[in-house]
Amino acid sequence: MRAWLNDLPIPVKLWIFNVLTALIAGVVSAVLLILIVWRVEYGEAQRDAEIKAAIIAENALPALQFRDNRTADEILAGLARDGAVLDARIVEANGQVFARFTPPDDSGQRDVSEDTLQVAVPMSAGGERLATLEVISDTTTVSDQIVTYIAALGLATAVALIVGSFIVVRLQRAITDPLAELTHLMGEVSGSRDLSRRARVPNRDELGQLSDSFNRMIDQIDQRNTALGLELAERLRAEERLEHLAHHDPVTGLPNRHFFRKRTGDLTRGKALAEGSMALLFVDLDNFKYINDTFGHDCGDQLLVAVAERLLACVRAHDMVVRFGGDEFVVLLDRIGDSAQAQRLGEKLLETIVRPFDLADACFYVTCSIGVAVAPEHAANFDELLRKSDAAMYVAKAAGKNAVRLWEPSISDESSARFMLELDLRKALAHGELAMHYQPIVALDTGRIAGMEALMRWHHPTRGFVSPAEFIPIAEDTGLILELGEWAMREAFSQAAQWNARFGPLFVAVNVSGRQFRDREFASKAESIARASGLARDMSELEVTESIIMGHTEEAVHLLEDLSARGFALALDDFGTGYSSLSYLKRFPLDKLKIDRSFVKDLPDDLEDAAIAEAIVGLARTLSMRVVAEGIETEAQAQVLRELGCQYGQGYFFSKPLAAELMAAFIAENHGQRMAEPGLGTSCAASCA
Ligand SMILES: Nc1nc2c(ncn2[C@@H]2O[C@@H]3COP(=O)(O)O[C@H]4[C@@H](O)[C@H](n5cnc6c(=O)[nH]c(N)nc65)O[C@@H]4COP(=O)(O)O[C@H]3[C@H]2O)c(=O)[nH]1
Repeated sequence: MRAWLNDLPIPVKLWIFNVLTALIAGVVSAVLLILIVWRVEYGEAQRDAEIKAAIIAENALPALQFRDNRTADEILAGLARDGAVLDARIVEANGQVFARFTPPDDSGQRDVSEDTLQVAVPMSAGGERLATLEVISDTTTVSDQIVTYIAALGLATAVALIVGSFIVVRLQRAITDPLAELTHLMGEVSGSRDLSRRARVPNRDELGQLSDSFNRMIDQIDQRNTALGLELAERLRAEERLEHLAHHDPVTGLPNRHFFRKRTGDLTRGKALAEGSMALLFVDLDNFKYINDTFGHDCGDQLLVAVAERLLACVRAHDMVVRFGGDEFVVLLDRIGDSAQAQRLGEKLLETIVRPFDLADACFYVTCSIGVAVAPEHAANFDELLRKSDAAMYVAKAAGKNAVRLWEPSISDESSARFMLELDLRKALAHGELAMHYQPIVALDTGRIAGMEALMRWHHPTRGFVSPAEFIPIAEDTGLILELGEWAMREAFSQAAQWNARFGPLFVAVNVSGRQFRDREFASKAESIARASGLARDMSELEVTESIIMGHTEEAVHLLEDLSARGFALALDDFGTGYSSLSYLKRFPLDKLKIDRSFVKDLPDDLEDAAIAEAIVGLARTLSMRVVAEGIETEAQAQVLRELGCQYGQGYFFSKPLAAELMAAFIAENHGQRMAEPGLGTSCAASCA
């Protein structure tokens, strides 16, 4: 019932409630009214009958006393005037009827319980009850009257209900119409999502409040939606920015390595590589690092932007130019004819890059090395294509830079090995695969250890020992040498500081690569590392090669002076091998010259080498420099160099480079002891790299 009611529309529900209420009220009032009328009518009929019976009884009493039946009957017959009396009799105490009246048309057979009223009045004289007057009256008129009442009330109730329903239906529209409007509006708003719609209910009652609340709610949703829309748009913009940043290089605006990976992934899925020919050109600027370090990053950035513009100008719209790393660009050419065409484009790129760049009021010349690989001719997938173009680029660079090289099978092994080595080297420091070893430098006149050269060692997890001659050039090409060089200084200076504290003064010489030398911050970095190590500055030495300083004379003089002013001793390594102009030498604030081992190797027999060694020692003496002879492997070499006046010797004759613990043992054993015989050095050499 309840569920049925719940499902009905509100107007119908209200109508039912109202009608029911009115009906119940009508019925209850009618019943009450009828009951009251019934009681009143019957009460009156009863009283009437009793009064009449009492009068008759009083009048008939003398007739009873005188036993005058006729008079008693006459008196009773007077009741005939009252049409309602059905029977009247005087019944004596012994039960005998003394007198009786029955209307002439009544059979007297009527059941007294059916619409009749019975009254009994005692007839007494002198305190003695002589008889009882019994009167039975017809109450049909009372019943009829009540039926009439009921009918009238029923009619009145029905009319009231009809009229009431009509009025109620009209009145309840004041409630149901606004409700229906609100419901309809809500349906429309939620259906069409048109938040401009508003409810217009003028009522000031709860419906008016409901309508206001609804409008406020829509306002809030509208505002929230607007705010959400703005936020969403902002978030989308931020996401787009992030997406752009994640996939583009902020300096040149070109797609970056991630974008390249994503794009090539898409192309692979789209089978672009399998279905058409593509070429990948790996472009690496040759001398960009120098420009960046010397003229600053702003200038470097401008150059990269200009290079990017030139590269873009050379390719078609559907080709892709990517900034792959610091000075590396990758050009992906779609639907390229053949490898010759790809190579021609490589040459075009090279020509465009080598044209001078006018930047920051200066003219810059940049060259680049370009490796070209073509798919499907050279590679089955993009990784391979990238690897091979990179390998070709390495070969172009190794062959003297400023060249385009198309990949060919002969390139693969050597260059990809180098490429793998580069990847491994990037992780070597973090993985603890690098260590510093130390080779003693001995005072030739006393044979006492005076110091040591720090040499980097890489123990590769699978290849084993990798020579610095192999990995240092890679570190230089990739710029990794900056990190490795700082680490080397940190290690060597702090290790030497400990040995100085334990064994007394011992200098340590650390190699500085050309790449580090071009770093403008190098002097201050070196100083802070030396200071942090606690090593006395006159015990910290830096070794540079001829080629480094001769290439950039002015800057070199400036940097060497700066380093010297900061207290570093400076040694010129591999002296005699380069294109040294001896006249330049005096311009550099050098403390030591290291005679290259190529001049020591054939001593004492090669007179020419002996003459060169003597000249170097003499030159050094003139310039107040000390001389270290490298590569001494025999006592005879040590002897002749000692005689030539060379102060220090370094070489396998004394010791091979040693790991720190062995070096400590070497110093402990050697310190203060003359080293005429190759004893400890040889024994240590066996256990060292
Ligand atoms: N045949 C022979 N060789 C001897 C003898 N005595 C020493 N040597 C080797 O000669 C090289 C001397 O180092 P370098 O000229 O500075 O030449 C070094 C240096 O230019 C570079 N290098 C090594 N460690 C570092 C470093 O930490 N930083 C930089 N930038 N370069 C380093 O790698 C080069 C090669 O280093 P190593 O292989 O350690 O080779 C070392 C050393 O082991 C000898 O009696 N006979």
